Amino acid sequence: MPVFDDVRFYAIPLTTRFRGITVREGALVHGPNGWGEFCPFDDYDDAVSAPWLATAVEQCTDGWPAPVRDRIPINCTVPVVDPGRAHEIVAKSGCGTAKVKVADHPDSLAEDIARLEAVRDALGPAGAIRIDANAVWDVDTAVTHIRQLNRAAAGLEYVEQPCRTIDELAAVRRRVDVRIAADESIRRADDPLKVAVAGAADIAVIKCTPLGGVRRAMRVAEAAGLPVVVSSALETSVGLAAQLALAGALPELDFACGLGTLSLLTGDVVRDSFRVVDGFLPVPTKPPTPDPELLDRHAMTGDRLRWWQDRLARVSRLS
Ligand SMILES: O=C(O)CCC(=O)c1ccccc1C(=O)O
Ligand SMILES: [Mg+2]
Repeated sequence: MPVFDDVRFYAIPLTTRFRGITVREGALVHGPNGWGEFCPFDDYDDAVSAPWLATAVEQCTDGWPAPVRDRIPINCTVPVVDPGRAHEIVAKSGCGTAKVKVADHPDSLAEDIARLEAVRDALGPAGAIRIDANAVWDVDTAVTHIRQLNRAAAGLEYVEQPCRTIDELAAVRRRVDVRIAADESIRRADDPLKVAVAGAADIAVIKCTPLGGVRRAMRVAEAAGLPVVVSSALETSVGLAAQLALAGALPELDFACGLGTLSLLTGDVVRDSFRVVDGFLPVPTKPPTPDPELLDRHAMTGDRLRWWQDRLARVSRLS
């Protein structure tokens, strides 16, 4: 059971609703190697949250394996917003790759097309556009929507998790010319080390935060046997540091990573945030240190604080 010498809880509003949430909440925990972050989403039970705590423990006790590169190409993230806002996000980002959320509701196709046209306009012909459907389509819907969205975007780099199951991903992959990436299929698998995604996807989306740390995520990436995209779980800079350490330590990294998500938060807990510059983020070698004034500004209070204190205590007892 991990014992931390300091624990702080934060609540930071998002700039745009994302994944159904409007405020990001979590805990920052301190140990001999510095600070780590524990921020499972509200709907995750204690067992699912245990690897999130393992990620924080790795960071604040052992630290991470040594990097093999010092900067990571980053995709800007375009939430479900109107075309004008999508254009602005991409144009301001400085990124050559955009990841666009689609399929937010059953009648979203026309809006998704308009969003992708705006993103292509902002990015120019050389940029890469990937979309994420978060597992909502059935196979036939995925095939027809992907074909139309591929046209609207003037070419898609890949589609992330169009359907829920591995078999559905494989069926879609046989019927479209666009590459398929697996996200939830890996992250939510009973055993992420054993899930056979290789026939069902071309790319593995790997997040160390839900997988139990940088070392474990590297083993999952190796077991997947596919090119990897490291992607955020909407952490503050403290938790993003681990994801950047993962992207820095992977033996191969051929795609931009989805770690530009601090732009979705209205604040951060550190002064020197991981804000994307010219499409890249640096690989940290040690955890960042939260700023006392920012910790106070974003401090969680009231019932939510008690809920998170209980949750951290329960999940700690599991570990
Ligand atoms: O990859 C990105 O650019 C942003 C990260 C992202 O989309 C995400 C963030 C939190 C939880 C789930 C997801 C997801 O990829 O589905
Ligand atoms: Mg995803």
